[in-house]
Amino acid sequence: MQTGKITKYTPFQQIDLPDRQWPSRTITHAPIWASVDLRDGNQALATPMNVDEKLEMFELLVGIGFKEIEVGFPSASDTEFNFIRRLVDENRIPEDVTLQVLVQAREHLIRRTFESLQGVSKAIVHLYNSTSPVQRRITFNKSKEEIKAIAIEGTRLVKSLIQTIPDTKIRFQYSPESFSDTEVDYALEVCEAVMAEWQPTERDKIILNLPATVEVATPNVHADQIEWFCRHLKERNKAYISLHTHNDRGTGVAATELGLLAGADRVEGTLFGNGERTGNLDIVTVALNLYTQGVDPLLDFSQLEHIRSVYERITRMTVHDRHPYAGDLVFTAFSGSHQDAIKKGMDLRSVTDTDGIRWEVPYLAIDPEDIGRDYEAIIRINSQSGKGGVAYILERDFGLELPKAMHPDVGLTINSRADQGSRELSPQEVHEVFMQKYVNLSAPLELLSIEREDFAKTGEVKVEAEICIEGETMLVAGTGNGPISAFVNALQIKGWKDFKLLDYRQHSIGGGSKTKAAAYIQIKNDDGTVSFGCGINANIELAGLHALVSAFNRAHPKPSK
Ligand SMILES: CC(=O)SCCNC(=O)CCNC(=O)[C@H](O)C(C)(C)COP(=O)(O)OP(=O)(O)OC[C@H]1O[C@@H](n2cnc3c(N)ncnc32)[C@H](O)[C@@H]1OP(=O)(O)O
Ligand SMILES: CC(C)C(=O)C(=O)O
Ligand SMILES: [Mg+2]
Repeated sequence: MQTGKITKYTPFQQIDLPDRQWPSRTITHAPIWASVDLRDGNQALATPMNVDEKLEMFELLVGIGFKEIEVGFPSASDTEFNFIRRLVDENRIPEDVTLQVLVQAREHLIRRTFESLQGVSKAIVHLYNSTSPVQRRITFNKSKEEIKAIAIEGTRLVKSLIQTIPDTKIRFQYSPESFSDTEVDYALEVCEAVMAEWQPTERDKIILNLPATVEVATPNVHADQIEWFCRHLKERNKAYISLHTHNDRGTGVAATELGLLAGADRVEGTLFGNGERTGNLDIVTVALNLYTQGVDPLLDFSQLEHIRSVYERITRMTVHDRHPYAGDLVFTAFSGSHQDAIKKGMDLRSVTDTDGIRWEVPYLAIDPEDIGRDYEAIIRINSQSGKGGVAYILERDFGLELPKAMHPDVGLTINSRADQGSRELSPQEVHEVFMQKYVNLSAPLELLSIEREDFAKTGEVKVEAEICIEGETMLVAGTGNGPISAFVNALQIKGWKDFKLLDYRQHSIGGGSKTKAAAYIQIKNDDGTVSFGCGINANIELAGLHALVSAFNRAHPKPSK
C-alpha cells in the first residue's frame, strides 16, 4: 500500500445537487421487489445451481412473495435456457409472477433469449450494456455515441422480436451497466435514447435499472445520482426507476435505502446478499428494516430459518453469525449489561398483555419470533455475562425465580466459573453450578428429619429436628411463629445462631404431580456478611428448611463451634 499522498486511486465525483430532497424524506411504503438470486446471485457461485436447485430456489422466492424474479441469462448456457423451458413445460409459474431474463445488447444473444420465452405469459426482457468511461475505453474501446448505439440497436431488436412470441406480454428493462461510475448526464442521455426507441407509456412503463455494478462511492453520492436522474428524466411518469446495488464498500443496504429516499420505485437484490464479489443488495435486510419501522415489506420472512437453510444448501454459501436478522448470534447477548436490559424488557412483556403493544426490548431491534426464531439464544453465558443473564437462564429454562437480592451473589459465582474455564457455559452447566453451590447443601450442617407440633391457641410451632453437624448427630428443638423460625431458634439454643434471617421467598416449580417448591433464604451473619441458600423439595416446608440450612452452610464452610 502507498503511504502519505495516495495517487493510485481516483476519488469519486460528487454530484452537483445543492437542493437535494432525499435527506429529509422517509420511506413510507415497500418498493417493487425483484429477486436476482437466480441470475446475479447464481452467476457469482463457484458451482452455479443446476436446474433442480434453480427450481427449488424459484419456489422459495415465490413463497416469500416476489412477483418479479430474474430467472437467469437464458442465452448463457443450456442449464439457464432449459430452466425456463422446465418452468413453462411443468406449468410452474404462478399467474401473478413475472419472469425476468437478462441479456447483453448483442444480436445472437437477444434472439436466443426470445426463444427461451416461448409459452411464458408475462416476461421482462432486461437488456444491458456498460456505459462508464472506464468500460467504454477499456472493455469496448468505443466512443460515447457508439456505446449509446449499442443500447438503441439492442432495444430496437428486442422490440422487433416481440411479434415472435405474441402470446407473451413483454415488458422492457434497460440497465446502463456500471451506472455508479458513469457520468450522470451521459447515463441519462443513453436511457432517454432507449426510451425514445422503446416508446413506453404511463400504463406500460419501461424499467430503468440504475446499477451500482461496483459500489464506488458513499451512499449519499448514490442517493444524489438517483435523485439527479429522477429529476432530470424527461418522461419520469413513463419509467420505473430501479436500484441494483452491490456491496463493494460494505454499504449496499444503505445505498439502496437512500436511493429509495431519492425517488426510486423498485429494488433488485438477493437473499442474504449473495452475488458478485462482496455481493448484491441483501433484500432480507432492507425488507426487515422496513418492517421494524412499521412499514409492511410485502415479503414474508416469518420463516427466515427455513429460508436460510434452503439458501445455504442450494448456494453452498454460509450466512455469517453476525448477518443482520439471519445470523446465529444476532439475537444473542453475552455481555452482562445487555443481558440485564434484555431480561428486564422480556420480564415486562411476560407480565403484560402484549397484543398491540409496541416491541420495546433493549438491544433487540425486532422480536425474534416474528421471523421464526425463538428466545432460546437471546442470552448466553460466559465470563462477560452478569447476574441478570444468569437469573434469566435459571428462570426461563429451569423455572427458578431467584429473588433480586440473590442475583449478584449467584451472578458472581457463575461468572467466575465461566472465567476459570475461559469458555461459554451451557444453560445446563449454569444450572449445575447453581445446584451445587446453593441448593439443599448438607455440610457442615445436615437436616436429617424434623417433626412439627402446632399450638392452636398461641399459633406457635414447635420443631424437633435430628441434625448432623460435622459427622455428629444430635436432636435439637425450638419454638417460633413458623417452622423456620422454630428451627432457627433450635439452632440458637445449641449456640449456632450467629445469623439473622433477612428474607424468605418461595414459589412452585412445574405442575401436576411433579410440582416442587423452591425456597430462597437470605441471612445476615455476625460479621455483617450476607449469605443465600435455596431449598428444593416436593414439600414446601422442607424446601424452606433446606434453604435455611443451605444459607447457613454457605456462611459456615467450617463448623462455627
Ligand atoms: C454486471 C453483470 O452482472 S452483467 C451479467 C454478467 N453475467 C454473465 O456474464 C453470465 C453469463 N455470461 C455468459 O455466459 C457469457 O459471457 C455470454 C454468453 C454472455 C457471452 O459469452 P462470450 O461471447 O463467449 O464471451 P464474453 O462475455 O467474454 O464476450 C465478450 C465480448 O462481448 C462484448 N460485449 C460485452 N458486453 C456487450 C454488450 N452489452 N454489447 C455488445 N457487446 C458486448 C465485449 O466487448 C467482448 O467483445 P470483444 O470480443 O470484441 O472484445
Ligand atoms: C446486469 C446488471 C444490472 C448487473 O447485474 C449489474 O450492473 O450489477
Ligand atoms: Mg449486478
